[in-house]
Amino acid sequence: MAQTSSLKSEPLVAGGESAEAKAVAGVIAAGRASAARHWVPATSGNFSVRINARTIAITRSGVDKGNLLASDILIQPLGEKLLPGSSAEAELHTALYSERPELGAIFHVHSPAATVLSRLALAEGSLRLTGWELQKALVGVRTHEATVDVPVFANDQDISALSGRVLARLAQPAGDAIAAPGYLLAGHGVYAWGATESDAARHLEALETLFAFELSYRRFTP
Ligand SMILES: CSCCC(=O)C(=O)COP(=O)(O)O
Ligand SMILES: [Zn+2]
Repeated sequence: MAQTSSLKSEPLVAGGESAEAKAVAGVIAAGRASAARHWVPATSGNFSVRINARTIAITRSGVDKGNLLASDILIQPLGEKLLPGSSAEAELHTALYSERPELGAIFHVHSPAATVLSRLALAEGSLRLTGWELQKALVGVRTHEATVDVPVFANDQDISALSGRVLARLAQPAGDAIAAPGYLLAGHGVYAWGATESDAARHLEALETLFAFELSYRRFTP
């Protein structure tokens, strides 16, 4: 039986709520907000929030991410076998949390602009954003004149292999660009992350909007 959120025996954090309860609530809120934007059609998307250095709360596979219950959230130890019922893409979360201890939340959606633009940008292997004021919503970006690098990967049903490619690419410096807090999977969607749930949510909203801007802009430029 998979360990789902019990919301009982965790130590309390400031405010009287357990770290597990707070993470589970954060996952549920992220799913609901994304569904309201029509970014997670037909059970697509997956969401996770870090509980502590060794454990995350993450959506189970195949459920409506806009109507999550606490029992739809798995409490997954990092570096251990995936729990029964895990998201098909759970390893894209666990591997990144293990590699980057500063990450507090990872959100994945099948939003329209990300899903379409990722196919147009796949041949280049990355999408470069520049000239948009909104890019300052991304961590580390101070000016519209900066160039933000968003890696683009071919979609793959072999999630372990894909995860290996993602980690290898993210370990490489972005050169004269600033690495985006996220990446695109061609024809699939976007992964975005942050140090906190609100950072991840802001990054996701900014990236999807920037992708929509870019799609419109490309229609008018050769
Ligand atoms: C119905 S969408 C196909 C799977 C997917 O890409 C996704 O984001 C949802 O997978 P999960 O196993 O996390 O429900
Ligand atoms: Zn997906």
